[in-house]
Amino acid sequence: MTSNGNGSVANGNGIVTNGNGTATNGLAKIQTHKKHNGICHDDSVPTVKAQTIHELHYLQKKRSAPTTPVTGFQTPFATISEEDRHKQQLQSISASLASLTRETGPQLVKGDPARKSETQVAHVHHHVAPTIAVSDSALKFTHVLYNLSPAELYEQAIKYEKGSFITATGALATLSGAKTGRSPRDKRVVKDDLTENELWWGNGSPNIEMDEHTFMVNRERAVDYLNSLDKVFVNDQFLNWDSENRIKVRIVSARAYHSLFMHNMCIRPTPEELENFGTPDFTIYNAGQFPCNRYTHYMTSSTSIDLNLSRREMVILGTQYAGEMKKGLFSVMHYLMPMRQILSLHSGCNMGKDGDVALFFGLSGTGKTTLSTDHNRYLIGDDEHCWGEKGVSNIEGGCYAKCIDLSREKEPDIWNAIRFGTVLENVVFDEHEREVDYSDNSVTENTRAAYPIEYIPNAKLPCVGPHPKNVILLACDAFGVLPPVSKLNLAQTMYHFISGYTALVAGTEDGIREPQATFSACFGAAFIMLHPTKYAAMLAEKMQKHGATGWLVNTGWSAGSYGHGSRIKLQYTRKIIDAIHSGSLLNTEYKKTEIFGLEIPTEVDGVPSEILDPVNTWSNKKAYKETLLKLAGLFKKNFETFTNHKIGKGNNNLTEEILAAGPNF
Ligand SMILES: Nc1ncnc2c1ncn2[C@@H]1O[C@H](COP(=O)(O)OP(=O)(O)O)[C@@H](O)[C@H]1O
Ligand SMILES: C=C(OP(=O)(O)O)C(=O)O
Ligand SMILES: [Ca+2]
Ligand SMILES: [Mn+2]
Repeated sequence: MTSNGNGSVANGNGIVTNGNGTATNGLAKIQTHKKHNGICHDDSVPTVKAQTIHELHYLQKKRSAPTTPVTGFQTPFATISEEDRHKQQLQSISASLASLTRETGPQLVKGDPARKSETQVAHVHHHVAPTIAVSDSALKFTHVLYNLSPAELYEQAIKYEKGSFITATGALATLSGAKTGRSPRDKRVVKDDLTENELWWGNGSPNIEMDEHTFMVNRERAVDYLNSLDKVFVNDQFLNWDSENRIKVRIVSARAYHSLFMHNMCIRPTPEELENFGTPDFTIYNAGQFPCNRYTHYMTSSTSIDLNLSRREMVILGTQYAGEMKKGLFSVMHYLMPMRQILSLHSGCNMGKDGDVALFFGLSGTGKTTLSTDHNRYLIGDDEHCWGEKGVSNIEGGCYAKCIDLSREKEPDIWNAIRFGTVLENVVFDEHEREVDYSDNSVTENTRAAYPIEYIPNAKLPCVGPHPKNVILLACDAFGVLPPVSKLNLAQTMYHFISGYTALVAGTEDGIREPQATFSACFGAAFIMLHPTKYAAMLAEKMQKHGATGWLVNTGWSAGSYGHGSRIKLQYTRKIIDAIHSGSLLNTEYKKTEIFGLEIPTEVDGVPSEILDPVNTWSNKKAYKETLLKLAGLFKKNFETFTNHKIGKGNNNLTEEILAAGPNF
């Protein structure tokens, strides 16, 4: 029990007593009788059971959820074992935050430093052994805000983080700082005995090496920064809805924004699961406000995102963009899952009423989130999945939708998900009404909303499904030469999966700009850890085994390249996707395109037939042919790096078939 300073104590119900049950304030309450005096109506209500404003505030909050910080007030049901459990929890967090170079670290306290009376008093030292060299950092307290609720995180953000506001629909608007997107060039992966021969290194690989020692330097920098703060946020959560392959993750961060983002994006533990959480399988140290030191070996900027698979840790310095955490963990899954013969996929995923599952692969901005969020189907997930022996499972517990030009009419489910609990990054809103202007890109083109998946009304919970029937490869072709939809054979599916093509336009400046072709192996080269052919072989094997059909869908330009033509209407793309799901697109007439050799349907319900073959939509046929050849050349050049890699095991001719499935000219 905690003394309130004047000899009285608060019991579990929040009533202050003097220890023998009678009120500390001895004055008897004046009883009045309710009677109508005919003049005005009596609107009196029973008086509040508090005698001071302090007590009133205390009454306001019911002591409950284990997900909120433990208060100093003992509940009548508190047991020794629960106390022990909390001690263990604190010890585990303490171990996470321990400096590896000093004997003692800061003393950890649970709870909000701003509410002194509510912080748990028991501190845990990092090491029990007494030391001579005690540093100043060992003398201070670091408060741990452990798995706070969205409401608590809102309060923390609004009180302490500049740029945090509640929007008109209740979302938490935040700013991610100088970085409004990921920094793939600043990603580093520790090359050690474990990873040297296992991972994909060198040309085309996203894994830029660093050594173990440099990792430790950056880790210490992050840990010291976090420990220097008055408080840190700790999230203990899960990845992967396939319960047999679930990964426990801990995220230590300095901002409520980061904590709420991960609360939404990872799988949220139940109170029981949290109580039995134990030691995490992987830990992120997000010290994003603090830069890395450029004098450190391997550092080429002030930003560093460092992955150490042996230590099962990730360190973030110099970027506050929250997507780094989500995609950093995705990289970890791209290593862990294939070791278990499970394929990790950068794809959206949904399921029809009859249980037909579709995967949506594609690079950023091609439509994974938009097209997997379909009012007529169950949403399994919008971005990261696993395909294992039993079927598919979402890795995450939330979605991360782009908001630029978001409209209620075109994307009602995403629009409605932007409400209390949702993190809205870098959007612009009216300063008074707090209505968001989704067309405003003053902060960035990459405005985002992160919300728990259950904010989408037809989310499939748990987020798992049977083996996919359709594998849809999305490309936003700003050259405007790829057909809106093509049916692919297995070799073509593999060719386009390994190529991972999209062409977008930066689009923030006026005037026509050349579309930029991007090839990103497996539609996610930034996140894969092994050679692309390893994932491709697994995909081929699974598609074959389960009889899935591959499709290439261009969600980009039609009737000319960017600047001449226009983006294919979302309404048409949705009709195309509907026809794939329903199976009607399998039973239609096809013709083969020149150069790319793609099978294109002559008719799709609800889509003007003339747009199905892009040549029809270009008025300048010569320009069309030139652009088509140009793109084909880019595909060919990109694929050169893969030509001497065998795909799959044993004696198969898949490799040759895949090579032949590219453009011919
Ligand atoms: N025909 C179309 N198909 C899909 N998306 C489209 C289309 N036309 C415009 N868009 C817009 O393109 C963006 C696709 O982004 P998103 O679904 O977030 O992609 P991803 O999840 O693959 O990064 C959305 O803003 C969507 O409104
Ligand atoms: C969060 C991301 O996913 P996407 O753009 O594919 O939605 C990202 O690539 O940074
Ligand atoms: Ca992406
Ligand atoms: Mn997305």
